[in-house]
Amino acid sequence: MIQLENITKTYSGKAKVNALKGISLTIEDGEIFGIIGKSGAGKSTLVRCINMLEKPTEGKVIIDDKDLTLLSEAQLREERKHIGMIFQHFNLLSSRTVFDNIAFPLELAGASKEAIQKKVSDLLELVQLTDRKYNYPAQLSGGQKQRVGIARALAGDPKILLCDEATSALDPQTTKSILELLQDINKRLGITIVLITHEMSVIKDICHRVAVIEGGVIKESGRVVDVFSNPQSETMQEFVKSIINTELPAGLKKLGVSNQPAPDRAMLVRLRFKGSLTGDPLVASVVRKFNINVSVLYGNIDYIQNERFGYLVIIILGDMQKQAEAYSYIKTLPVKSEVLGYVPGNH
Ligand SMILES: Nc1ncnc2c1ncn2[C@@H]1O[C@H](COP(=O)(O)OP(=O)(O)OP(=O)(O)O)[C@@H](O)[C@H]1O
Repeated sequence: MIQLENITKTYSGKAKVNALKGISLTIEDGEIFGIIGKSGAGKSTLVRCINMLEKPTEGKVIIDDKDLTLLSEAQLREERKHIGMIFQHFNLLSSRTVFDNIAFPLELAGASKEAIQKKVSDLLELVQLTDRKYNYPAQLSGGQKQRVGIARALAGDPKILLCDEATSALDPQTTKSILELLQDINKRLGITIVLITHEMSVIKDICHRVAVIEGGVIKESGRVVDVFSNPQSETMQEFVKSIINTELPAGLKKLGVSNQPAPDRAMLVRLRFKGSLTGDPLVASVVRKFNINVSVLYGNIDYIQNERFGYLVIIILGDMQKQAEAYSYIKTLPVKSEVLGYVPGNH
């Protein structure tokens, strides 16, 4: 388990920068934990505090009950062997082959030639680069370079893998294959993965939990499916919007959405649901129960690691009182709902 307790980091130079302002987080063993934030939010500083490449100004970094902030340099070097890291720009040694890049940490640790041969061969197979072992980094694609980075990070059998914008330099297709590899490593080897990114799609594709950071502060954290279906902070709402369109169509806005009910207006409601309940049975039950018309304006259903979540915007037509009753009924159901306003065209 990784516990960050009240971490602050101040860079002192000509201008003092308070990069982290009291971060507390717990990351469980075997999780894929995502930290998302915009440029300058403090993501890299935070992830580098986990392996103490960056020393927190205050606070504790506790990994499996050991507070890393209390260790000597020599003890830290020992602890870092259990923490692998991969980088946006791969950080490979250009004068070494793929095989020798992956062997490098093992050589430093004094492993025997036979042990290195066996370990590197296994890792090459895991990242599917066996046929590239004699190539140099310059002869590889971005995705292949990152695979080498991953194999090298795994050479010391780490418990934790830190990923610093690991897919930001890759195209969408290659990003997908690297994320699948990370997911596979997490499942097969049980390694805890902490991943920082500025892309919500990366969080959605593989993370179990997520925290959003802005201005050195965690604004919100939770299970990815919960955060996607019901983001609380403005920052998270913005990130969710970047991949799920929950905006009202422009045409509807033009019609004039009022916040006052009126006999000639219909109620516009947005529903957010997750899990087994979806829009169709809900709409059907409202129609049946109140004998009114409900039309589905638009919706979006998606999956996060096999859990379903979605948005639906519906228009409840008919008598004003029945609209209000129908909405009161919807409020009793296990969905998040909000009245977006009242639109003309009630009939
Ligand atoms: N070595 C340093 N010295 C001084 N200030 C720094 C240093 N490293 C980072 N900072 C500052 O700390 C703040 C957080 O930076 P950090 O790199 O952690 O953010 P980030 O979210 O990773 O951003 P990006 O996505 O652009 O890399 C920024 O204001 C940055 O300028």
